[in-house]
Amino acid sequence: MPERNVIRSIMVETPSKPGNLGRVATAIGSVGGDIGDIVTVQIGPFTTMRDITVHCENEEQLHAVIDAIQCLGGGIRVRTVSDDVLRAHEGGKIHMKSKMDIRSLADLRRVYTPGVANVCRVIQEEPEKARIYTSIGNTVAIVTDGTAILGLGDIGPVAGMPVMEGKAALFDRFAGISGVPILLNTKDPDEIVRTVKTISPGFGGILLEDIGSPHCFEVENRLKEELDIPVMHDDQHGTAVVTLAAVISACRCAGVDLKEAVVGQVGLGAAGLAICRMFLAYGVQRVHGVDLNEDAKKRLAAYGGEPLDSLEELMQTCDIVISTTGVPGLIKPEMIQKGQVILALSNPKPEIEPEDALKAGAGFAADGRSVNNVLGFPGIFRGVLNAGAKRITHEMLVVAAEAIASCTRDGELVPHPLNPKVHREVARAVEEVAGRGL
Ligand SMILES: NC(=O)c1ccc[n+]([C@@H]2O[C@H](COP(=O)([O-])OP(=O)(O)OC[C@H]3O[C@@H](n4cnc5c(N)ncnc54)[C@H](O)[C@@H]3O)[C@@H](O)[C@H]2O)c1
Ligand SMILES: O=C(O)C[C@H](O)C(=O)O
Ligand SMILES: [Mg+2]
Repeated sequence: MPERNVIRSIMVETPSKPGNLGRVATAIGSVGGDIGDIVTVQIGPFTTMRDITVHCENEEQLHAVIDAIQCLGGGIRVRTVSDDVLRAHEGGKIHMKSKMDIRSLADLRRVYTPGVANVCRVIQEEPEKARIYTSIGNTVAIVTDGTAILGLGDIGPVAGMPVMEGKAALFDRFAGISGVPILLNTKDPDEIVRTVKTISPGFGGILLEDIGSPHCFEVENRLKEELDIPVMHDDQHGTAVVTLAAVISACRCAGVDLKEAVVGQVGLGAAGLAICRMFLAYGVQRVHGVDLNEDAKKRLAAYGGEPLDSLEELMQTCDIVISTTGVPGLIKPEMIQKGQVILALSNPKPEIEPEDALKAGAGFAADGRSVNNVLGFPGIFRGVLNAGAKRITHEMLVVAAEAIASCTRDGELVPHPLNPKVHREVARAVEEVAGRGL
C-alpha cells in the first residue's frame, strides 16, 4: 500500500439528486485517491455541499483528483480544497493547564497567595521537597536551536516549533510527562549550554531535539557533565534505541546473530553516529559507515567503526543498512541486495520507500515513521523521573531497546506506538536499572 502523505478536505457541491455522491466517489477512486471521512455540510433544495477527506500519494495525484471531480460536469463543482493537518495546527497543539480548580476565594487562597508562601518556605528549607510540591520533577524541557528539524535542515527554532509541540503531546500521551518546548535563538554551543543550565532549575530533565551535528555532540556532553538532571539528545540516543530494537526483532525473525552481522550506516550525523556507537557497544563486530563529510567519518573511526568510500560499496557489503541522511530517494532499488534489512529512517521522507525496498528483494524494510524515537523517549524519561535518577546511562538505553523488542509481535520490526504496553515496559525497564544505580 503506497504511503498517502497528502491529506486534503475537498468541499464538493453537487445538485441534490441521487447518484451524484457515487459519481464523485468513483471519480476520486479512478485516479487513485483514497476517501476518508465524508461530512454533509448542507443539503439545500437544489444543491448539496459535502466535505470529503481525500488521502493522496503526492500533489500530482491530488491535482488529478480535483480535475476528475471538475470534469464530471452536470453541476458538480469543487468549491474549496483545504489542508486538514494545517487546520489542526491552528492555535498550536499544546496548552498549560491548572490541575486545581479555582472556584471560590478559599480555592484562590490555597492555590495562590497567601497559602502558597508557606509552600515556598518549605522548599526553601528543604530544596528536595520541590519534587513533592511542584511539577518540576515531572516536567521536561524540549530544547531546540532549529538546526536539524527532521530532515528539513536548518529552518530555525520557530519553524521547528510544530515538531517540539508534537514531542510535548507525545510525552503527555504516552508517559504523563509535561514537555515544555524551549526555542533557542542561537546556534553557539557555549550560549546553548549556558542558557539550558540557567533554565534547568525548572525541569526534571532535558530532551535535546533536532540540534544538528557536530555541535550537538559537544552540547550534549557538556550538559550531561554540568547538570545533575537527566539529559538526552533524542535524535542521537532515542533513535539509536529504537533502531537497535528493530534490528533485534529482524535478526530474531531471520534467525541471525546480530553480533555477527555486518551493519552499514548511511549518514553519520546526530542519529547515524549514535546508532553506530550503540551497535558497537552492543557487541556488533563490524559497523561500516558513509557520509559526505570526512570529519563525520573520522568520528566513526574513533569509536571503532569502519568508514567506507561509497554508498554503493556499503550497499554491496552490509547485511543491515540504516540510513539517516535526510535525503529522500538516496537508496535506489537496484542497490538492494537479496534478504538485506533496510531501515530508511529519514523524516519526513525516507531514503527508499519500504515497499520499493521489499520489491527489490530486501528481507525486511521500514521507514522513520514506524522506526521512530517516539517508541523510546517517553518511556525512557518516565523511568528516570520515577527513579529520581540524575543521568541516562548506556545500560538504560540497552534495556529500553530490549523492552521495545520484547513488545514486538512476530512479523513486525517494532511495536505500534499506540500500544500503551511498550511505553510502560520501557519505563519499567529503565526505572529498574536506574533504581539500582541510586
Ligand atoms: N526515525 C527517527 O526516529 C529519526 C530520528 C532522528 C533523525 N531522523 C532523521 O534522520 C535524518 C538526519 O537527522 P540527524 O539529526 O542525524 O541530522 P544531521 O544533520 O546531524 O545528520 C545528517 C548526516 O547525513 C549526512 N549526509 C547528507 N547527505 C548525505 C549523502 N548523500 N550521503 C551520505 N551522507 C549524507 C550529512 O553529512 C550529515 O552528517 C533526518 O531526516 C531525521 O528526520 C529520524
Ligand atoms: O520527529 C520525528 O519524527 C523523529 C525524529 O526525532 C526526527 O527528527 O526525524
Ligand atoms: Mg528529531
